[in-house]
Amino acid sequence: CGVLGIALADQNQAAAPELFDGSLFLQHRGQDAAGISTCGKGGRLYQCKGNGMARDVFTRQRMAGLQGSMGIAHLRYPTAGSSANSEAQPFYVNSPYGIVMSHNGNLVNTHSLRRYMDETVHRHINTDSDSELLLNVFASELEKHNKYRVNQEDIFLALEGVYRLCRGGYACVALLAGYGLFGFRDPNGIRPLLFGERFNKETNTKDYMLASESVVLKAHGFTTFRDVLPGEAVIIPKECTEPIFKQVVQPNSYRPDIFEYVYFARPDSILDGISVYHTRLQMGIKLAHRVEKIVGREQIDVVMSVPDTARTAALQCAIELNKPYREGFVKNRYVGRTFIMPNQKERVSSVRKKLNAMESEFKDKNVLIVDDSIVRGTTSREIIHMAQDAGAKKVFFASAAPPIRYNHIYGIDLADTKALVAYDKTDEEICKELHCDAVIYQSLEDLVECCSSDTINKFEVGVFTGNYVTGVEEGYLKELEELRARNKANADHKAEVDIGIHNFG
Ligand SMILES: O=S(=O)(O)CCN1CCN(CCS(=O)(=O)O)CC1
Repeated sequence: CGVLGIALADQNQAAAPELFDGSLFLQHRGQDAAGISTCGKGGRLYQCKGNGMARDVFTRQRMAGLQGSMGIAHLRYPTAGSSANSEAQPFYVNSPYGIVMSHNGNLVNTHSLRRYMDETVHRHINTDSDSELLLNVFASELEKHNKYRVNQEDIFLALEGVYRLCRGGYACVALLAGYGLFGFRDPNGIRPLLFGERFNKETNTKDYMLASESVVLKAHGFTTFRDVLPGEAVIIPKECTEPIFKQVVQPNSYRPDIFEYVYFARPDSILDGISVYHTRLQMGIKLAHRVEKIVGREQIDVVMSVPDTARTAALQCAIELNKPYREGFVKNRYVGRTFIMPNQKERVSSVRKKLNAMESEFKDKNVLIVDDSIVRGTTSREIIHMAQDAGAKKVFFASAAPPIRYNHIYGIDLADTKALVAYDKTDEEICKELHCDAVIYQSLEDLVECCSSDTINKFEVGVFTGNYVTGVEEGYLKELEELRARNKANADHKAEVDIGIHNFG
């Protein structure tokens, strides 16, 4: 998911247009649903959210209704495959004070949190969304102070409660009606969150932005920006006076989810000081060394990428191997990402709708195909078949990421362990499963080295190792699989009308 928050110094200026533009820069982080909430005069909140792409949900007339100089946006990527309208974000609670929140990440102790909400706090959580849970934990912590009006100390204290109660990855932006915008990041820095300011010369004032990726800040002229640190929070009063940062809890570690660099984030983003693009160049170089060791350079005639995210690594891999790089696969840019297709059968057929192999580049050639990662293996196998149908003599398939053998549990919905092609299999068995002549994986130490900087050299790598930086609550993984199965069943025979408590725009 992608989160975004904006506070404009000129309170007569609407934040909605910039929230809309900014959400387009984060569309790649989730195409399942989109939402914007703004806060206008008298603390009135406005909201527009629903399933679909930002450009389809945020129609002109709906945008006109989103009043106010501060607001938040959210792009949703289903964590456990649910596409219910009612799980679109931001979420809203009226008590205390009126709060809306956008959350990127996932909580791994949802079972005990739900019980706590029900039995101790008596707050009704109406969806399967852990984001609704997170918001209500914050709200219940805030109302403990029972103040007529909140101040920043109350908000930071409430966040201490959130950090104490919630385990998992989370980067959040939220609005407190009539008060201001705030953001906070989990104590391990698993999901990204950046803060930026834009100076207005003529009025000598500053606007502020919180966003999941640096590309949004830069595109909107928020030049001075920095990462929100693990365990850190920032409050921006609605008048856009000086923002208040606080290290609410000591960081537990600084371990960004390495999957942001593998394919999730945009290449032109810089997250936690690390250029996504440069990590992918490094991945290509190190992958070339692995290919040389496992296949041998002389066996390869040409190197190709699976469009799009793997292109950077594939080109660098070709250069390192001193072999020609060819765009043998041509992508139809008008077919959405096959990878987030709701079910298996659609994913396979749509690969052939989305990609076409040019015979001239494959015929009688030994082809090395590079992709960013291998997850289920379904699209990879289709791609290998397309290369073989196009006349390739041999097909070697290289993954810029190591074998994925475990659930992703912090907000990128990869697949259940048993659906992962590498689960419980050796490289040779995977190669047989993919019907190619060799499969070459990046090593984990190489991947970590590609992403390391002088301040960060450890990452959340649970999908490769099964060890998650926050650990998981007993039964969580089972609950996640049941939730996915339930959502898949719903998706397959979608209920006539997906009715929940949400407004149809
Ligand atoms: O470009 S995107 O960022 O949308 C998806 C990039 N990347 C493509 C390759 N798949 C694995 C296919 S498979 O191994 O599961 O078949 C993971 C996601």
